[in-house]
Amino acid sequence: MITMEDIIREGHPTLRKVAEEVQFPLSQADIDLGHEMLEFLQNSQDPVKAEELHLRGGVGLAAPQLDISKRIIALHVPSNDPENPEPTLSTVMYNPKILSHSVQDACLGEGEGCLSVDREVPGYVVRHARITLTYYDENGKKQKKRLKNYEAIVVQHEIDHLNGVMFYDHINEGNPFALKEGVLVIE
Ligand SMILES: CNC(=O)c1cccc(C)c1Nc1nc(N2CCN(c3ccccc3Cl)CC2)nc(N2CSC[C@H]2C(=O)NC)n1
Ligand code: NI
Repeated sequence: MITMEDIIREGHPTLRKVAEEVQFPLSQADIDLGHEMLEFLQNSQDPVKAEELHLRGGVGLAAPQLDISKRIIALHVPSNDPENPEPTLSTVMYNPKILSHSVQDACLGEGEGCLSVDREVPGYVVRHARITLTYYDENGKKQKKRLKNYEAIVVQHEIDHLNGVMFYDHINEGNPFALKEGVLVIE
């Protein structure tokens, strides 16, 4: 089971590498890894398990954060609608690729955090507001998804990890809270 000890922190060279595409059919190891990554996110969001296992909460995780330089990401985004508790996005993506994106940009109003960064880095992380991406699921089936708002932000953050990019690379040095006209601030 993945815990915080398995997550490498900024400064570790693997976080700055471009990860390798996975080959199909997937090895059982790559399928199991995907399940473990998803299980970590679910555990990290469970108050009892997170406390017991000392997990930081996360909604996304990328294989390079486990020192595995492969193009695998896991997402487990809870719904914020108490009526409908089903997570809005819960999946493992192999070789995810952004096909197209909106002209409009967006950022999280509270900035971004990362399980590999043990410090607060204030500032807006400006990303695409909407993306169209493809990825392969664990059965090797090509999937296509259009995402917006929080889900789009999270997937872009995790795909960045596959390209050796950290969220703070996007923060404006001069003015971390600089915002151009038309950028959607997601609260
Ligand atoms: C500096 N200010 C901030 O961090 C920040 C500050 C306030 C609000 C937000 C919204 C912020 N930003 C931010 N908050 C999150 N979480 C909120 C808490 N949550 C969570 C925690 C515990 C249980 C269940 C859950 Cl659901 C887990 C997810 N996650 C991300 N990111 C950036 S994209 C990938 C994603 C990620 O999983 N990071 C580890 N950013
Ligand atoms: Ni991260």
